[in-house]
Amino acid sequence: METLRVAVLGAAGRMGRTVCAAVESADGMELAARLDVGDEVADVRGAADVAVDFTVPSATEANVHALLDAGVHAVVGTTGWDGPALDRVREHLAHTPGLGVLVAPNFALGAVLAMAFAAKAAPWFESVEVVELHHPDKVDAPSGTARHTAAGIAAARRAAGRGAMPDATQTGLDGARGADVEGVRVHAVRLRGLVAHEEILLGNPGEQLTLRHDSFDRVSFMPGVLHAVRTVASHPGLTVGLDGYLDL
Ligand SMILES: NC(=O)C1=CN([C@@H]2O[C@H](COP(=O)(O)OP(=O)(O)OC[C@H]3O[C@@H](n4cnc5c(N)ncnc54)[C@H](OP(=O)(O)O)[C@@H]3O)[C@@H](O)[C@H]2O)C=CC1
Ligand SMILES: O=C(O)C1=N[C@H](C(=O)O)C[C@H](O)C1
Repeated sequence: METLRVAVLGAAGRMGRTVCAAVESADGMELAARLDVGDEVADVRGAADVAVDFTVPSATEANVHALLDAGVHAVVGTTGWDGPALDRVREHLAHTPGLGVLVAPNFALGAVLAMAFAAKAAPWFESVEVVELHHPDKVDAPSGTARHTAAGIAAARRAAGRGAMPDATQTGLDGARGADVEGVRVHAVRLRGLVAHEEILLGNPGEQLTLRHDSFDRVSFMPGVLHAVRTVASHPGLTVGLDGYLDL
């Protein structure tokens, strides 16, 4: 088996540093390049097979287009992706046959499973709300994971013919009911000491189901990132969510 050459974008960041260390100690991989602000993404052409992007929401889409132009598969953990941005990547991929891109809001296996369990459970409850809790250095809210979780819940409820959730709120302070993601309320907590956490609360008359996932350390994301690095070349085109590379 050939050694996979891996470039890391955002290499000096919290996730980037952890990914560099994971790649350096992974079997069958070598760290081919560390890129950060001001580095030229085009330089990875011929030097890397796969690039991992943990940068910032304002940079990640341009990075992916530059990686595709350089003929390199992309594994993206950076948040901030919306439908039109994903469509532009799909369109680009149509002109770069054989290349793969994974955009995954969360690489922790427990978080991926929690999202799948939430979608499975959501049609069976009257009310579902999502609470995400993160370190206060995070620049986006709500988290990409919470948005993806809520979108999955909303899709599952639509498919089951479930109507809107009960909510008698008429007055109060702006923001008190959180953000509305396709009819699902999402609340964001920022607290020193936290890393990345999510609770999905599901309520029926007389009962509550709580699904909770905690990433206490960024190493929790590494098995998923390494699995994606090993898998992306065999999945040409765009995949959204690590569950697309897992047999759940
Ligand atoms: N999918 C997942 O499992 C996870 C996703 N994330 C997401 O990953 C992203 C990064 O998180 P985190 O590591 O905590 O953030 P950090 O701010 O610690 O790291 C981001 C790094 O990217 C650098 N950077 C900024 N712009 C560019 C650019 N154009 N090209 C290359 N590098 C750039 C930053 O440099 P500088 O500081 O100089 O601006 C910084 O070194 C966030 O969107 C976060 O939500 C985080 C954890 C898990
Ligand atoms: O910024 C973070 O830390 C995290 N970002 C991702 C998100 O927004 O969902 C994944 C994880 O929650 C950690």
